[in-house]
Amino acid sequence: MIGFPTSFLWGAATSAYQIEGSPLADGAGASIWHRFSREPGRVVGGATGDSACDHYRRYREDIALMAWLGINAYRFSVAWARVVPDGNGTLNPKGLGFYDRLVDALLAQGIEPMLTLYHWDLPAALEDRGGWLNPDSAKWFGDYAQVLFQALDDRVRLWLTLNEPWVSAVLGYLTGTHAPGRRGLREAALAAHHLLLAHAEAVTAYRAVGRHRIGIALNLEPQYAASAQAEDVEAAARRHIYVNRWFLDPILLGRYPAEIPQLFGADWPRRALQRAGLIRAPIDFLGVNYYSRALVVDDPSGRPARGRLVKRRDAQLTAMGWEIFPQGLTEMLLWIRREYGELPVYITENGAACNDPLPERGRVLDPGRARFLGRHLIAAQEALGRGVDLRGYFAWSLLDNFEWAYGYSKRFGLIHVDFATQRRTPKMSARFYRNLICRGGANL
Ligand SMILES: N#[N+]C[C@@H]1[C@@H](O)[C@H](O)[C@@H](O)[C@@H]2O[C@H]12
Repeated sequence: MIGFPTSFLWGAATSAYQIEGSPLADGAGASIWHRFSREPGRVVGGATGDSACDHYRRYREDIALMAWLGINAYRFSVAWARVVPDGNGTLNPKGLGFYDRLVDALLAQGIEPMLTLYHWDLPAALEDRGGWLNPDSAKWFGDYAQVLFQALDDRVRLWLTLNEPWVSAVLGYLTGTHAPGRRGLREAALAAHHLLLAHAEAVTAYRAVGRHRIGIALNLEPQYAASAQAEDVEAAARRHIYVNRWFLDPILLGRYPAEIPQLFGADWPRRALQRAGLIRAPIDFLGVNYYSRALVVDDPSGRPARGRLVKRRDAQLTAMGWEIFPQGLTEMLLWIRREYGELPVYITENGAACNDPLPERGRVLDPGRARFLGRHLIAAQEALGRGVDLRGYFAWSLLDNFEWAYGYSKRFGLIHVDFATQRRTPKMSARFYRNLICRGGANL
């Protein structure tokens, strides 16, 4: 098996609303998650990101932990409303100052920053103007991106425009289980289209001022038919279009899959097709967020893809109920290369929620997470050996954190966080990852 290149990035990932806390500190504006998490019933236990991991104040302690872990890269997101409180207008120097200090502190430890411009926390003031349903949203995002390019491109060399826009559109506008909590197929399709236009706006803006590399992080999930029945095979094919190609094709090919308007029917924004060509602003790399595969059966009632997910009885599951399926990562990476050509790829998220025990004598034994990471890194290594231009791996997540609608009930961290005391405890999986990084990924 081929080894990992010496230039390989061994990282960990987080996002602003999930770890920072202090959402309104120093002039920051509210985000849609600050508002959504306060609505009764939206988040398990009524949890909010008000404290989270208190990273806004403890970032130096956390960077010291990153240095201990031995990672050479760290993926984080910027809270848009911290930097531009009303989303499109006056800059908040104190908000930008936090990220300026964060980047400097990372570089001082030899840790490469990978900056995500948007990880689901739209400024609430822009939601009041229609949010991602407003055709102006792409320009709002481009203006915001420009602010960060000007301020940080002298030190940030890896940029991501959006994190999982499919989740933003589907959970935020179709199922309503994420902020802003809207429920409509037409809204989801329109939000998705504007998110894609926003991505292109930022990439185009970057080409004018940026000196480094920019991409996007997509949630990609291989779809398998639960049986050889034609209807299940067709349902898996429909979901493959819905989950994977709906975003990959416009970003990389400049056109929506022909099947997408059929899936959405009358709810598809017709004008979108004419403007799809605008979305293909060439990117420098693709971020792949991989967690699991989907096992699909036909379900005529399921909108829009008419497929339902099932689990094999003998499947190994994480605490999220997701099947542990590392071979799906290899297959997805190889498929991307076959379908879209040579493109540098980073695994921008991979990790597992586990039912970790509480810390005991300074240790948290989470062998399941260590095994998950090891198996997926072997799968990544397999893809490398078969020609995928894989540049790095970011474990999700550095810290236990606010898991969106699950609140603090699901723990993905390499490092345990006691949210009452904010005490950090590296788990067994952190030590596993640290040792692996020390070996450059050898002897997996
Ligand atoms: N759920 N889950 C874990 C993880 C979530 O915490 C991230 O914010 C998302 O980018 C992606 O969904 C993956």
